[in-house]
Amino acid sequence: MKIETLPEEFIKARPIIDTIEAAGYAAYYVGGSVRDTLLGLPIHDVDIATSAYPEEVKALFKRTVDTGIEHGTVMILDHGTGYETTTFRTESGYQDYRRPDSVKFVRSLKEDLNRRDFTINALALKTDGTIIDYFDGLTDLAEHRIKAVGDPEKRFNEDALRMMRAVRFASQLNFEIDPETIEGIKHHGPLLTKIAVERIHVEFVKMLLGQWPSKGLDVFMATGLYQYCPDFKAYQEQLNHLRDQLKRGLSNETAVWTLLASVFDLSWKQVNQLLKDWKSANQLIEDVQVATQAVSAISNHSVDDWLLYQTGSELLTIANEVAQQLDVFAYETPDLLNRYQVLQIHSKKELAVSGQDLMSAGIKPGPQLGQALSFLERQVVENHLNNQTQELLSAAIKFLNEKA
Ligand SMILES: Nc1ccn([C@@H]2O[C@H](COP(=O)(O)OP(=O)(O)OP(=O)(O)O)[C@@H](O)[C@H]2O)c(=O)n1
Repeated sequence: MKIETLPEEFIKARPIIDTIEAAGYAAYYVGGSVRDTLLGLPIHDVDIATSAYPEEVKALFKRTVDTGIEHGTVMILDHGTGYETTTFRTESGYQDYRRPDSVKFVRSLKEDLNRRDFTINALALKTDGTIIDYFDGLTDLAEHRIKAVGDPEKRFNEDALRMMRAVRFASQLNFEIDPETIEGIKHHGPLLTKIAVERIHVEFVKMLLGQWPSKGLDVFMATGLYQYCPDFKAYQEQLNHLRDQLKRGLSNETAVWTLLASVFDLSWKQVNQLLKDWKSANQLIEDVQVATQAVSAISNHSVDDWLLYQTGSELLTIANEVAQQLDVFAYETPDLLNRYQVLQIHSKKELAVSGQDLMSAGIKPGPQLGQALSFLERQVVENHLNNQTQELLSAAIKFLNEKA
């Protein structure tokens, strides 16, 4: 089979392959970009596989980075883009079930494709558009099937994360998993406990971001894989609920964690702990906490102006998306956003008085000043005061007098 018109990303990377071939080695596009091109999907990274050994690759290019040289990977930098170029290899002795203890560089493309996870990921593409397909990956692509290359038991024994990859591809592509591959997952589920949780979660998030999340969740639950993910095993009922409930994939990572925090009914402390364990960025943790609170308010029909203000338009949109997915009562997003938009202010900076103004009016610097500003902020958001300088100054003085 031949692809007539290659996507731009491959054409841009062509000089790399041409240079390697001119030196007498073989080189091909491989991996997800080939699969996604055949499916008509946009491609992310162009990966190259070559018969040249890493030192031979490095000798051919001016700018390279040793991103994983012990496993044969060298990144070639070309006009601002990095291309991961990996020597054909076989892998043996996966003692820890996730990284090969020793790789053996080989000169044969077939041997290299033979060590890959699924047939749809074991295709190679030549620069003239020809597809090389030793393991019937094209048939499996056409028949929407995720099937291990060769013996599934061996594939999952080599790398237990592949079981999570199967589940996430099912969700991203709406493919069925081949029955023998499913059996392999059932047998090897316990090996998942050897994998770092954050790597499992990367796949889990990708699954919920996929367009058909229920499809992936169905396998995740039916094969019992969830039992071997420490953070998910206590939530069988909730995960089954999600499987039945989710209509489409979530739109971003914040939405995914907000959904999980809501469905698992986690406290703020638990969300914080969980996301920290998963080495998430602080901004994500904060956003999930705020959005989760908004989901809970939406489901209790108690969204007030202060909550709208604190949540902000971006997280309101996410909270609304999660609430709709869970079928709890949700306003249409425009309704929540309209209500947010007509608030008098959207941040403290928009208050018609500043700390400086309050000091000019005779209020002494110190905690009182901060209290007065917070009081004004809330009063204006809740529409008890107009956002006008004179009105706010008088209200601040009255507030502090009453407190004294
Ligand atoms: N555990 C793994 C991970 C990757 N691969 C192989 O390495 C390729 C590239 O892996 P990666 O970039 O992680 O995933 P993609 O398949 O490219 O998918 P995506 O980019 O959507 O994550 C895969 O296609 C597959 O051939 C594998 O055999 N086993």
